Amino acid sequence: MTLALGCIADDYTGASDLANTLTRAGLRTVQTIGVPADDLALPEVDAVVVSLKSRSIEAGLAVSRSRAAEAWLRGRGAGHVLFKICSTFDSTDAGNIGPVMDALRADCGEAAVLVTPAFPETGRTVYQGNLFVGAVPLNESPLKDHPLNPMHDSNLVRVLVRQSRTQIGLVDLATVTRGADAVRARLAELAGKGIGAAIIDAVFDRDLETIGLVAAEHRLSVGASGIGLGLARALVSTGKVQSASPSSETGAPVGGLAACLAGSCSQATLQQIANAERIMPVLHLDPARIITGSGEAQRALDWARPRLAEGPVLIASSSTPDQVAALQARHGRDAAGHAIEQAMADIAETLVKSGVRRLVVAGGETSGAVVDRLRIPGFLVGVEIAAGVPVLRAVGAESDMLLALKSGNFGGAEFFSDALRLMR
Ligand SMILES: Nc1ncnc2c1ncn2[C@@H]1O[C@H](COP(=O)(O)OP(=O)(O)OP(=O)(O)O)[C@@H](O)[C@H]1O
Ligand SMILES: O=C(O)[C@@H](O)C(=O)CO
Repeated sequence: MTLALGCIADDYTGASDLANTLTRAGLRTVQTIGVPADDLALPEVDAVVVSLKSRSIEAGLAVSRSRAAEAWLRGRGAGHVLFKICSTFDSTDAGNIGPVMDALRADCGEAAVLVTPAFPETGRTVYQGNLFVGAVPLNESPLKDHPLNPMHDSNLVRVLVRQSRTQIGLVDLATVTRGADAVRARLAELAGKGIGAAIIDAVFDRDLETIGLVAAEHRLSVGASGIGLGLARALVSTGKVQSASPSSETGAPVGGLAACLAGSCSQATLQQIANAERIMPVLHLDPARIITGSGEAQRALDWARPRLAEGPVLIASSSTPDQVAALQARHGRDAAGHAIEQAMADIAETLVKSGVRRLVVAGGETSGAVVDRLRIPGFLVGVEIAAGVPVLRAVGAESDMLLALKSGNFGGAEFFSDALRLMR
């Protein structure tokens, strides 16, 4: 297998978002969980997205795991590696976008790396280096209240300067609009000044196509699914990849019981949970009881198991920003997050042992904890439920399963029923 594109995603939902985008753009794509073991049978593909759970871990660990993934991808012929980050640039001043970018850049000897989280299909646009989420700057969006990495600065040049050892430049929209040669010239100018990375503006998909053409000539880029779209279209338009029509199926139906788990506290997920209450039983976990170890996961299982035969259920830890802040003040941000993720993983594991074969999970960290516990090594990409969220079919796992891993902010108000309708 010679890869046209290698990707390293810093969380599992982000990885399936990117795998979905690449698939829709004509690349045969598989998503792996971590660096694949040698005996994992992978189909012949154009792109592999290695999913890491490296967004919120210590920076040194994120660097070493990303470098291991890069080595594996380059070893399979990937000339270009995309480091997939969140379209809302989720990170803290301690990392991990800057440190991972610096390490991968050093490994491949890239002079200046293009960086953009723009993903217009989901309302993420970048102008003059400022990230907008819908109509508002990042720091006024719900991301200001994110439980793990609240985002308080929409100027990504400033944000990345605080994380990276290299200087950060800007390639503005006026340059992008002038086309690929103008971007090449600006990038060369920045590289000539010793500037090692540049935030590049993008508002429309056509901007990402221009960016993709230039990025594909380099060894490394950093961004969300938008730049993935640009790279994929560039690989197809330059004939490096033969466009494959995206498969609209994930194979034979798996049947079995269905359940949903929500650990995301995003505004979108809170709305989706509220809407799900109308169509399925919903259990709201008590997050404080999870942290103090008072049998909350067992309570959830006792509640869920008798109901599953009747139809899907939803178990949610999600709370409002005020409640999240109060819990974190009492127990610490990382301890609270970790305990809740592990409780979700415990619940998922027992649900699968009880016959659940169709599982919807909301939240990147939550999905990471669940998929790790289920020991699923990889996924094939099926139909799209919502922008950035495909149906996934587990490969190499103990049970034949369908999953949907929803990024916290993605999906329409009826996401849970939309997902279950497509997961047969
Ligand atoms: N009620 C709660 N109070 C505090 N923290 C919570 C609560 N419920 C969940 N969490 C934690 O908040 C974090 C949510 O992160 P997660 O990545 O799962 O969702 P997200 O950030 O909205 O999604 P994404 O990363 O895909 O955008 C997890 O660590 C989770 O355990
Ligand atoms: O880019 C995004 O917003 C998502 O794919 C994601 O990474 C959320 O965790």
